[in-house]
Amino acid sequence: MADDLKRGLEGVLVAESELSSIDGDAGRLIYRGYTIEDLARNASYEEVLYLLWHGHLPNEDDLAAFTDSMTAERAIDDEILETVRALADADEEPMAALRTVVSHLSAYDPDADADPTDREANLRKGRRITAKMPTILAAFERARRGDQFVPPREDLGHAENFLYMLNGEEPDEVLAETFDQALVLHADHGLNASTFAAMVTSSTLSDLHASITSAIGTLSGSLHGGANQDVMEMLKEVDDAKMEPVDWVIDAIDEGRRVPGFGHRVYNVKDPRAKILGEKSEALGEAAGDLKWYEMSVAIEEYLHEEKGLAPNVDFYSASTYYQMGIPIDIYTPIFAMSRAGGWIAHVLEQYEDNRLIRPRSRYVGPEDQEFVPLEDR
Ligand SMILES: CC(=O)SCCNC(=O)CCNC(=O)[C@H](O)C(C)(C)COP(=O)(O)OP(=O)(O)OC[C@H]1O[C@@H](n2cnc3c(N)ncnc32)[C@H](O)[C@@H]1OP(=O)(O)O
Ligand SMILES: O=C([O-])CC(=O)C(=O)O
Repeated sequence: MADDLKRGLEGVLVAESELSSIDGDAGRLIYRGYTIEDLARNASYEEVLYLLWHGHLPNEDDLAAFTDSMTAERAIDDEILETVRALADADEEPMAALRTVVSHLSAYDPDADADPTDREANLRKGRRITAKMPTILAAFERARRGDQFVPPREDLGHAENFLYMLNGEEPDEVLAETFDQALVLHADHGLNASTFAAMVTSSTLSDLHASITSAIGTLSGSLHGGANQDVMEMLKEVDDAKMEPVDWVIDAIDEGRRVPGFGHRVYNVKDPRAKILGEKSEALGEAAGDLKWYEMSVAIEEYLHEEKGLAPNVDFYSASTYYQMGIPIDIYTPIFAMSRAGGWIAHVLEQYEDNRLIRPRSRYVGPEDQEFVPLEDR
């Protein structure tokens, strides 16, 4: 057995997957063979979910049946709503609240007693989890603001319905389309840390709720999904202090801090999702007649590219896009989770199809041959 230490598992191949592929040098991302650009432009989030879970794009009848089965699952039980309200009252962090409530969903899932690897039961559970996450998040946001819960509507698409539940009014077409594209762009990304966490959990034959709960916890950190919130907080800090964005970045690097939204384990060039989200951020700025957030972002991107060879990842331009859509900053990462649930579920389904316990090893570097001393003599 090779004894090379691969810190952070960098470059280690641990699975085969038919779901998504990243070319880190070309800046190319595909889901089941379709480029992310094609999917973002032409497919809804629901079509992408179907693609990931069923292996092919749906025809009109498939999509209508799939969409109906998802919309029917949007409502949440009263007990779940009570938990959401209790967490909002306790001022819980939104990602922690989402993690807790998704875990709680298993108590009310009609398939909770199914074999954890039962594919049909997991597809039903997956639809329920994915359909309910937007309802949970919108309910949490409104509860902590002291606003009435807005129940889901069945006549709106997944993206549009979330914005409706969040704001209590239907979004215009541009906002609904921008948000739908953002969900498509975040749906899957190879063996990122949160997906790997879901796979590790499912590899022990734990169930889907346990796997998704692990994944939400893993996504929340600032080196992963949590970076989109950090990006907007950085931009706000720069703006509030009336600083040059580049000066903030120079200070951060001098102090040995990371600039949120830059760098990536797999991409050596600009993340293709950041290109599309950058265009969205610019378009929203133009429509509002204020390109401030977009221009600040571009100034940081240009500086880091020229001086450090660092390129933006998906979290960089999603931040100013969501901000200009009026979305509260600390729910950007839960929104990422709402979308990535589709990818997590697809990877867990793949894991169960051909399961082997995931169990790497560490090299022991602690002491040897210690003589045991009884408690009273230490
Ligand atoms: C959805 C997502 O998860 S996308 C990633 C979101 N996370 C962020 O945006 C947080 C900021 N970025 C980072 O911390 C990193 O780039 C990560 C965690 C994404 C990738 O980390 P790794 O693959 O382990 O790269 P690593 O930490 O080895 O960095 C390589 C070099 O680039 C530098 N670097 C990487 N990212 C950054 C950054 N954002 N700011 C400043 N320097 C950076 C490191 O200092 C390091 O330089 P060194 O070799 O001189 O020490
Ligand atoms: O792939 C990764 O390591 C992080 C990432 O961009 C994602 O999860 O979307």
